[in-house]
Amino acid sequence: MSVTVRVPAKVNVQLAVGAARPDGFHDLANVFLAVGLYDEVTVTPADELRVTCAGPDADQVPLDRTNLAARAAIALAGRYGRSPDVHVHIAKDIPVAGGMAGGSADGAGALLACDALWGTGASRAELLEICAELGSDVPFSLVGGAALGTGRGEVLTPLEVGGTFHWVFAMAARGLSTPAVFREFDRLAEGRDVPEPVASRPLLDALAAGDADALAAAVSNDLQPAALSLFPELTDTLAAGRAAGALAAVVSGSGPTTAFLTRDLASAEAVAGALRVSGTCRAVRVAVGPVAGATVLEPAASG
Ligand SMILES: C[C@@](CO)(OP(=O)(O)O)[C@H](O)COP(=O)(O)OP(=O)(O)OC[C@H]1O[C@@H](n2ccc(N)nc2=O)[C@H](O)[C@@H]1O
Ligand SMILES: Nc1ncnc2c1ncn2[C@@H]1O[C@H](COP(=O)(O)OP(=O)(O)O)[C@@H](O)[C@H]1O
Repeated sequence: MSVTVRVPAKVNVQLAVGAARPDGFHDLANVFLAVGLYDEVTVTPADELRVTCAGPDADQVPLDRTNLAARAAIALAGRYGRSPDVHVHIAKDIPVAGGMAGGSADGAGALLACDALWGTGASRAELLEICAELGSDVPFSLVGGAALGTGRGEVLTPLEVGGTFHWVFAMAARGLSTPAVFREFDRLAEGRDVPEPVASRPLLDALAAGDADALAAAVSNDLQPAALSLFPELTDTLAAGRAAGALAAVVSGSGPTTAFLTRDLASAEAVAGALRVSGTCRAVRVAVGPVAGATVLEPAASG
């Protein structure tokens, strides 16, 4: 018997970053939107814990116990005093080290899949607690939709969204390390006061209204200068998307994936086409948001 869970990527429509805390993390006002690029995580009982991964970026995914999916299985098993012996297979479509929470998606997916496979009966609150231990972005991968993340991003308040937003994502030629981008943020902030991060009222109103123009005017990412400082070529990708008619162009989270908000599907396809021939990125995808969080898929009918 196997259980498969589908988990979406995310884009940060606002990422306000405070000063470094004593524990090295940063307080955030992190407005997450789940978007329709998915990893699928399948767990099957096995003699020992083992991880496999397939997909275009599979060679960059660690297959040992540092993989967030393996860590999720170990954490849940530990809580329920059982062995974590499962084969975790990740069908990976979310770019690796791209600022779209792919590893977090796999952590949340494996947690939900193991929970269903083992019938632990863990409450939603318990699962969210384990997610927060795994990483700041992992709770959002479980819940999906749209949410404001405070604290280091793990304290979630669900947000109402009044429509569907059309996005284009440009994948970069290489990844960026999240800790390195936060370190660069700290370096760039040296000698100046970093304000407390707060969610933008106009941005929350734009989400609630489903108003793409208003959302485009309010989108912001405090990590963008740091990501561009480490990866200056992204400036060309952002410019190419803007020139092709995107309403907004922004680095997704810590990057280096760049995200382009468009008014509708036709305009998303046009921006995607222009980016594909721009020579400024490795791959281009179109996706909508918000979409549901981690979801157990019904087993396919077998013959
Ligand atoms: C920046 C964001 C925006 O959503 O995502 P990505 O762009 O990486 O996907 C997140 O804050 C990433 O969350 P996640 O990838 O889960 O990070 P974690 O594993 O918790 O932390 C990795 C490292 O990032 C830094 N970190 C992370 C979160 C935070 N609020 N402050 C930090 O300073 C710390 O250096 C930490 O050691
Ligand atoms: N299941 C996983 N998928 C991808 N990366 C993982 C996974 N587990 C651990 N990692 C590690 O986490 C790093 C960040 O990956 P990822 O979550 O894809 O990016 P980001 O934090 O930018 O959204 C990777 O470089 C890899 O070393």
